[in-house]
Amino acid sequence: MNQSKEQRILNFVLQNAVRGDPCSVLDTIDKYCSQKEWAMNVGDEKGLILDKTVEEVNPSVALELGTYCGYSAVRIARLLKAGAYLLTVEFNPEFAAIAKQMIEFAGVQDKVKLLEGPSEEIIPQLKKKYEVDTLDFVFLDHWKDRYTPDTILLQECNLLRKGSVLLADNIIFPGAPEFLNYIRNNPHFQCTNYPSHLEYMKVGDAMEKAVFLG
Ligand SMILES: O=C(NCCCOCn1ccc2cnccc21)c1cc(-c2ccc(F)cc2)cc(O)c1O
Ligand SMILES: [Mg+2]
Repeated sequence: MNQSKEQRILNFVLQNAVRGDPCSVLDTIDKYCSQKEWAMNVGDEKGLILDKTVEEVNPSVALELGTYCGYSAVRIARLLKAGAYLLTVEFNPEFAAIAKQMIEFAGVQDKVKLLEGPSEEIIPQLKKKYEVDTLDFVFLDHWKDRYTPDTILLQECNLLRKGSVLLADNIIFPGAPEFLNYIRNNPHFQCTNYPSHLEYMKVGDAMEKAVFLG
């Protein structure tokens, strides 16, 4: 049975990156996806915005919605301090299986917990089942029409605290207009826009940072 694109990306990493070296895994994925097959990783350009935000927040507990092949999970986990961890949610079992191998090859598996299922089911389980108190950082990179309902759900589940930082990918392309309207007109969030480009393309995109004010 012929391989999926995601399997081809993983194989290219397994054959060309350095095991246990997260940066080499990221560079290898970026090389493959810019030269051979486009894929929806956050990529190197928006990845720098993600890096700067994670370094600024220095989260103890981080949540990612939308694991895909594990690129941004590796990107985030490599920056986490000792004892800090990332919960990453993926609902597609094939993608989750690829991401698990990618995260392990990069050597960041001790900092990453991969949760399989829809965000609307998993978010309400974070406190009791996954022993989360509050989230310091949330990376939104899943279905763009879930950004708003899941941001509301995070608040309803008391998972945000004063200063919790949300960072949303794809504000321009594919776009999350309803989320932008919600978050920019919400007095409980302080927003910042970071113009960039769609991963591996010359198409405009942006990320939006939203700090929860409590
Ligand atoms: O669609 C995108 N991402 C989302 C994947 C599904 O996520 C589903 N999903 C993952 C966890 C999860 C948990 N609960 C529910 C759904 C959940 C996405 C798409 C593009 C893109 C850009 C140009 C194009 F021509 C075509 C596509 C770029 C991106 O950077 C993206 O992030
Ligand atoms: Mg994205």
